[in-house]
Amino acid sequence: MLRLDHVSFRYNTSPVLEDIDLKVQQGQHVSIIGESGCGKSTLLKIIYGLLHVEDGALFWNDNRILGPNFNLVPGEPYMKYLSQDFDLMPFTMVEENVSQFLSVFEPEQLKERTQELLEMIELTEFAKVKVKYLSGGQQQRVALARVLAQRPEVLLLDEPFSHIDNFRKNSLRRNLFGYLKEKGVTVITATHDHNDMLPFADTVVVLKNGKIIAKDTPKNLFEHPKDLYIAGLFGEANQIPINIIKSYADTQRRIIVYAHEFRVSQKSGLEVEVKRSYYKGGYYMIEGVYEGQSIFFNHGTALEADKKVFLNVSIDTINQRLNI
Ligand SMILES: Nc1ncnc2c1ncn2[C@@H]1O[C@H](COP(=O)(O)OP(=O)(O)OP(=O)(O)O)[C@@H](O)[C@H]1O
Repeated sequence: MLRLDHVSFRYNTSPVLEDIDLKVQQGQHVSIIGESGCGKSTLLKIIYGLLHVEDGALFWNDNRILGPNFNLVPGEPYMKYLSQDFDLMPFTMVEENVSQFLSVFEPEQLKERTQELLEMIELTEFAKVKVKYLSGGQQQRVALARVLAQRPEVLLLDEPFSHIDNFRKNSLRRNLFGYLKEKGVTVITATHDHNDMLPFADTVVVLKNGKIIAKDTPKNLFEHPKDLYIAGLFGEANQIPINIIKSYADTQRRIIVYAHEFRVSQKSGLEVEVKRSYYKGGYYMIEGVYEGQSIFFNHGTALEADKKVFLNVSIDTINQRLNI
């Protein structure tokens, strides 16, 4: 198990991470999410042992992770960290970059394993190409295979698909996270993209201004976001009092409603004035206004600007949000 006990960190005067407590069981996949600058990369660097921590302590099983002030070569041997710089050998072929860390004493196994990793990153046909001729996204895939070749027990991934096009991203996510689960690797991924974690993570940790503000399964977090910051990590969301959606409700309690949860109604509900329609592929996201507040909702067709429409939310959604 990986354990962080009350870890705080600052680069200079202002704290970047504050009182981080985290336990990750072996084989678990944890996603760290949060807005840009909230401390995700810093947290991964601390776990890997690249940054010295003065407050708090980190452990892998019973061993303390000591950091750069104690280790001549930074980084723990059982962990691998895939940073946003790929650290490849540009003048050598893709297959050599991947096989560099495999045992040369077992040539058959070396070939087979290199092949397996190249298939996973879908770069088999580029095996003999020098890395410097690859695109940024292809290089990121090679970097992934290179860290996997080292058979880490713990893998730290910082925005692992940031350079990869959408066409590849989905199959790569499935291949990679399926492979890591099968091998029992403990994974911590820092990401902005909910598609990296909703289908794959066991636990999601939400960071805001260097503090953990939520920790839950992806499904619970999505269905019961406790504030707009959390809901906003999953998509366009609104926060509105229940009694303006359901006129008979006698509570001003505010709930989060995602744009896809509104239904346009002709007769009753929250009356909004349409401002703009944005085509999203298969549907439109509409920006409307209610008493000066922007409300975002999805609709099958574009709506005329200045038109008044009513929005409804199902009672099931309201109950789900109340049940936080
Ligand atoms: N080497 C450094 N020296 C000083 N401040 C730093 C350094 N690296 C990061 N910071 C600051 O620490 C804070 C957290 O940065 P970090 O890179 O961990 O955020 P992040 O959540 O990973 O952001 P992003 O999603 O944009 O990559 C930011 O305010 C950043 O400016």
